[in-house]
Amino acid sequence: MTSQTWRSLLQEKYQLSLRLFLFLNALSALFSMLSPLFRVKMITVPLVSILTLSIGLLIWRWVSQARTISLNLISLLFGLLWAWHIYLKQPHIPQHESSYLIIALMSVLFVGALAFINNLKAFICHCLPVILTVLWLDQGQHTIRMLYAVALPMVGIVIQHLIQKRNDAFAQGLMFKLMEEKKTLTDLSMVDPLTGLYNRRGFQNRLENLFALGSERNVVVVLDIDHFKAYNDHYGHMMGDQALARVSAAIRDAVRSRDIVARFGGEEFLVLLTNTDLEMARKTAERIRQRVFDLRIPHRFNAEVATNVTISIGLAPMHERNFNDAFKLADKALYKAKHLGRNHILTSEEMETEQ
Ligand SMILES: Nc1nc2c(ncn2[C@@H]2O[C@H](COP(=O)(O)OP(=O)(O)OP(=O)(O)O)[C@@H](O)[C@H]2O)c(=O)[nH]1
Repeated sequence: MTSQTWRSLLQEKYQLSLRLFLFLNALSALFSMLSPLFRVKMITVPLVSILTLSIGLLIWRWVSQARTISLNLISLLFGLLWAWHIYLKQPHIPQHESSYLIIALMSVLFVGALAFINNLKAFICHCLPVILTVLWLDQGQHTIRMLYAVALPMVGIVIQHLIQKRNDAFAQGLMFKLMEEKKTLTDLSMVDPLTGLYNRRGFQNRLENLFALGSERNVVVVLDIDHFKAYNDHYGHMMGDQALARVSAAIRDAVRSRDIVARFGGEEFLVLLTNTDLEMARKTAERIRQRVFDLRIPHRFNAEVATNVTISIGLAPMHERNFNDAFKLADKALYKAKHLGRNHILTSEEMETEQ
């Protein structure tokens, strides 16, 4: 989930409120037209407008899902239309049917409270024109009753609004925390825990990013520790792990930060030297070989080469972003370098002239 989906979820919630609001207004307008509560039947312009607008907007929302409508604007418009209707109808209501204003007010408050339970602004936009109109038309006869009728849903909505804001902040905080955790897990899944270098997956990911940035002239370098099985067998797996970690750090230190260094297998490493040519890459490979040699990790069972840990290296340039072919060639060159006596570097070009 991203902050984008969070926003679209909020948007969806608002649009649901809008649909409920339009539906309830259409019902309320119909009810007002039939007027079963009062003997006076009045079909006023604002009443017809409320009915047609709410049905029209409901259909429009249904057809054109992508378009959004401002809730505050719509609620204010409907509030004004209801206020206008009450203003037109009230003079025609007989004196003894004095409950008209309070019932009209209650029905507007009811619709607002149902549709905008989580939206204080839209609730106020919808109810305020009617509250003011009703208070004005009543001329102080039932002010306390009316204020009580207004205060009750208002307090409820304010409390609900505050709770909802707290819940939203909590849910949003939780969502961002989960996103962070997800990123950490993704990062971890791309890194080899022993050496801290990229694993195959991490390498693939960095390679794709590199291609996306349009990087060309890359050289694939494959490196392998010489006689590492003998090292493990005689010094033990723990010491083997330590040697791997030290060799990895030496390789990482010998290249630029924009080069990609990965552990590709047990004691096999891969470096992608970026924006370089084979000649420069060979120099870098020589620097890596020397750095590993200079670690002077004792390895008595590498005696035919040296008395310390050494590595052999194969290199091949990458053509037209074809990593697999370059890797195969570099691996072949590495194999040859091993046969040349180990602690050796061989490029794909040198390999061809040797054949
Ligand atoms: N300690 C340790 N050893 C590992 C790890 N992964 C692979 N190895 C060992 O690395 C050794 C690789 O041996 P081989 O592939 O036979 O090659 P080698 O002995 O290095 O011989 P050459 O490559 O021909 O010089 C094996 O003994 C593996 O057990 C690891 O994570 N930790």
